[in-house]
Amino acid sequence: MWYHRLSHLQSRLQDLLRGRVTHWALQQSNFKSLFPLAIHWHHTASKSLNCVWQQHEDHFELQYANNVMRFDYVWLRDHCRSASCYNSKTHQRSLDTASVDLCIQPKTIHLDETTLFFTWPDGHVTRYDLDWLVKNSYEGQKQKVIQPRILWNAEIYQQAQVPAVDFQTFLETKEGLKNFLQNFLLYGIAFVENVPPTQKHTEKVAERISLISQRWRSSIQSAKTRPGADCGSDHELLIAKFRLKLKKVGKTTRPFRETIYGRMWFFTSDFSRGDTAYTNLALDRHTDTTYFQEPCGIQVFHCLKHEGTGGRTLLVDGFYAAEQVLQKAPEEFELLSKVPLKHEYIENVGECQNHMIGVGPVLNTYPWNKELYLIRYNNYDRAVINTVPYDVVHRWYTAHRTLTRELRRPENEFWVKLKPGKVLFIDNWRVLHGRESFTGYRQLCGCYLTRDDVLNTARLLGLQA
Ligand SMILES: C[N+](C)(C)CCCC[C@H](N)C(=O)O
Ligand SMILES: O=C(O)CCC(=O)C(=O)O
Ligand SMILES: [Fe+2]
Repeated sequence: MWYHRLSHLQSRLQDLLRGRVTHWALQQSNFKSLFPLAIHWHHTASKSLNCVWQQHEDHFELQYANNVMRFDYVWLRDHCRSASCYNSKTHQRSLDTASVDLCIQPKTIHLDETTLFFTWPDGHVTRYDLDWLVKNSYEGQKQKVIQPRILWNAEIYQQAQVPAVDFQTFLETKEGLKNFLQNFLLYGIAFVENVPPTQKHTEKVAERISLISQRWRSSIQSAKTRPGADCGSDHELLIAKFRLKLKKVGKTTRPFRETIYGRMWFFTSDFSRGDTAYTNLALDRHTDTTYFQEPCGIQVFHCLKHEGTGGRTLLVDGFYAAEQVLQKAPEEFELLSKVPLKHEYIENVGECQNHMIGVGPVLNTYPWNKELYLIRYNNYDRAVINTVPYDVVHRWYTAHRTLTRELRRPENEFWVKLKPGKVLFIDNWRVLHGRESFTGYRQLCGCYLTRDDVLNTARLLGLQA
């Protein structure tokens, strides 16, 4: 036994002398004192760089720029950006990850200035810039939020005095669009004002969010102002050409999310569809399309007409409420983010026959940093709960009550009367909406937008999303 242990230590020591520090070695608390010189960190030649690294048996450890990072060797091989592994024109991986030996270890590692070089057993060399590793490491990502936000209650939102953007500015200037999107990303709601109260103009506003139509618009603009340009038929031809081009790349309907309600929708209290939205009843706070596997990312509302009383819109920041739950009862937050449930839309009115089902928890968080990214909350559309055993059900109801209490606090309610000319964008993954009951004739139009396309536009304008 003794002998065995000793020889084991000896072979480890040989490993160490060959420059390989093992994971096992670090776990032995007395190891350092046994062999004080055995574990060696590689320091950089330039001390000012402040970078040390160590090659463990099953991972690479790097300390740089106040970060301690650990990298799996398969990961390091998989993310190689050499010309044969990665196509930098298409930003796509060429390497077949399945061909990488799962036990791969680098033959040698060395640092030159700020670049690390890994030489693999087959001679292939992978180079990483230290800053790239910081940016792309798990440890680096964990500390970062994907989406910076300002959580609000009615007072916070009103004090912030977030300006609405003017229709013309929004349509014609990049700054107008950028400011609007920045506010939308931070608060989850944003307004455009002075919009002519028609469905066509509302559609125009929605289209602006897509960068494709923005490029299209500016191309037409520059063609128009080109010296000697004939603004008549030539111009028409140009527009037709652009439309065709857009159609070819499948960009014509972006960024609309066409649903069972259509691409653009228009509704009043005529019960033309089998849903309470099409009545004049009050609607408690909720998010829409919870019965889709992926609820619509953004909702646009424009009240075109209202001759009557009531009908104010209620807005509540679901993330602010969820944050309160996290502070007061973290285990309830956890439960709401773990228990999957169904939401359902069953319609059988005239020609409209639909049965939609969506499954997912009320709170959706990124597993690596616990950041909340989607709240699915609609008590009207919540389906029979048959996905959880009775004792969990009871705890879930308790947690749901806690969240509902937060969502219903009067100080969290922001009420607005939507007037013709004022278009409201709502982040349907974050902000809940509702409405007061009303009398008289009330017309609303709007649409759902695809979140990916809106975030795409925001990122291309330099915003973090
Ligand atoms: C917006 N628009 C009137 C088209 C549809 C309303 C959908 C209502 C549904 N109960 C939900 O919450 O998803
Ligand atoms: O009528 C309203 O103001 C909103 C109704 C509603 O919740 C919806 O259409 O999604
Ligand atoms: Fe709704």
